[in-house]
Amino acid sequence: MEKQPRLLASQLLLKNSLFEVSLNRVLLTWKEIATKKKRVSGGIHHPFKVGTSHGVSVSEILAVRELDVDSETKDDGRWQKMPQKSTEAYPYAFTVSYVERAWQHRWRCSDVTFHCLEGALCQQWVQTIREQLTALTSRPKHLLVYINPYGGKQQGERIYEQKVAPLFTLASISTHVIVTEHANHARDHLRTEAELKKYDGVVCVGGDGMFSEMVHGLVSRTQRDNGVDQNSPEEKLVPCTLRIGIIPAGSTDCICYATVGINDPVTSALHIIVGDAQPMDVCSVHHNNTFLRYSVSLLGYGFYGDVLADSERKRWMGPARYDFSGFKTFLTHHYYEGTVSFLPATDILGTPRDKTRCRAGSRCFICQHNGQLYSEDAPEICETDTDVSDSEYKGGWRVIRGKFLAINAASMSCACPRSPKGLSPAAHLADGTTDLILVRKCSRFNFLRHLLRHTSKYDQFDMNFVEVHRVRRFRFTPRYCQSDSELDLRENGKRLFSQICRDHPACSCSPAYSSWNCDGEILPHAAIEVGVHCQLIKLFARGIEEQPVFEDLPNPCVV
Ligand SMILES: CCCCCCCCCCCCC/C=C/[C@@H](O)[C@H](CO)NC(=O)CCCCCCCCCCCCCCC
Ligand SMILES: Nc1ncnc2c1ncn2[C@@H]1O[C@H](COP(=O)(O)OP(=O)(O)OP(=O)(O)O)[C@@H](O)[C@H]1O
Ligand SMILES: [Ca+2]
Repeated sequence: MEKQPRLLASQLLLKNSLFEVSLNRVLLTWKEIATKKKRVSGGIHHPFKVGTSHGVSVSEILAVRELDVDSETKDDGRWQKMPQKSTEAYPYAFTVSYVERAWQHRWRCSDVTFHCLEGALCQQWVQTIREQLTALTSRPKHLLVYINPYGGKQQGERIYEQKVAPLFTLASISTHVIVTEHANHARDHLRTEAELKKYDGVVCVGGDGMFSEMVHGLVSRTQRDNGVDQNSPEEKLVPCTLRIGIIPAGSTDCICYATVGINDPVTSALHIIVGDAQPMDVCSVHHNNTFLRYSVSLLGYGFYGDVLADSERKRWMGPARYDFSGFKTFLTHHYYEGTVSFLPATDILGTPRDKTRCRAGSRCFICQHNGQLYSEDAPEICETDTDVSDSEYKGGWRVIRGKFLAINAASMSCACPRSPKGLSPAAHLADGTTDLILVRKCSRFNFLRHLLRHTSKYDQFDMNFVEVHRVRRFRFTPRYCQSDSELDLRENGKRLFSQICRDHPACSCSPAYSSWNCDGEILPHAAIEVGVHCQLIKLFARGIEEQPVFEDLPNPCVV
């Protein structure tokens, strides 16, 4: 690495030991200097350096402040005796707060306090570090924050007040906080009212559903401002400039898991403060040339659609509702007939079954390579021939007919506490593709084996009833057409199982349609068309850091 010129270097006191402290544009380092003398050749005594050198990257310094040492040594106007004689001789001090890496991708705020001999030197250190921080232009200064008080275990407001707000204050970030009053409050406020020019980013405190509101609000607003018609599936969407931060307080928090590595509010707050940026793909979902929704994590028909539909009626159970409904849906073992057509991603690096993982975001080689390939063009549209056999290619599209227990499109790994490696462990955040997973009708026992593999090191795709394709676009058409009246009823949240089963000649127990689980929201339409928009949004995140970064280099790192 190119050697950086030193901005400051001084001998300062830290916990009653003398340290050589040095600052350049990239690093703040400190190394202990021994006080005892060492005899060297020629009989001259020199102080010698002991201990390891510590370093913290300037980009991970959160704040610096002068310490009022007097107030530490005075009590009711009377001088107290300093605990250590050496600190007495260094009466001025400043504290640097910085990011420290903890276990399992967690970040924590750590403090180090240096004592100086003179006030002027102390001020020079504080001022120089402040100038360095001001020069970091990617850091947000003003944020718009939405809190869902009812997400997850209903702890959103407490989490924000106790864990996040103090960190934003420390980092001199000003905030405008809105506690949502109803579902879609944040989405509609972002889409129509919010004065976005005033902010460097938007933050949601909640789960994947709240994040989805942010995405819908921001993407729709950006398209409207740029005259783009969201109803046209062929339209190239305009990327959003504002970054989105997520303080996890939901039930699944899979976006946090995939973009930061853990669902921990302090970690996410620190990623926001240091101004990380992680690009992310967004899928648009259409039905008959009408825009339905955007998706960033899972689009699931069959199993995950049914789990969600059932779990929505059990919100009162909190996060446990998914396990309850998952068990129930597993026992019902419904399958659905239809045709899946998809446009495979060609010329890309990586496959859904390789061992590479999307790591440290914008530096992920696969996201960089494939992102460049796909961010230039709108997703191609090709017409498919509907009269095809079970599986064939038509105009670059592949068409597969069958009976499916689940059709899942994972635009990212979808790792979460239930499945630490996720639905598609090798999926990438920003490569312009989604992994289409088709689970055909099989026995309950085999489906259970497939599900269990999401929780172990074994490959969930290595089963003859499962296939996975990395795709740019896909469509699903159920075998039996949904009537408009049936759709209306579904849209209004009513269930129509008896009628669906009567209309379904193939089987007496499996209904004709499932619903799509679109990032945790139910879509009533079974027939949909999906296209991936490469790197449409940016998050305050950096992707999952490789674990060795923490294991080899505890922070402050030994340099
Ligand atoms: C036997 C254990 C097998 C465990 C298998 C676990 C696989 C879990 C994979 C989870 C993938 C989550 C994808 C994320 C989707 C989010 O956009 C969305 C919004 O937050 N969350 C959900 O829809 C929430 C979806 C939550 C789905 C939970 C499914 C739980 C299945 C339990 C099956 C039990 C069978 C037991 C048989 C004895
Ligand atoms: N004030 C509110 N009252 C009721 N619902 C709200 C409110 N604010 C937001 N919502 C809705 O609550 C739903 C769930 O929120 P959220 O995503 O925060 O938690 P979750 O569903 O528990 O977590 P996850 O999405 O991770 O499973 C979202 O769809 C959101 O639109
Ligand atoms: Ca992707």
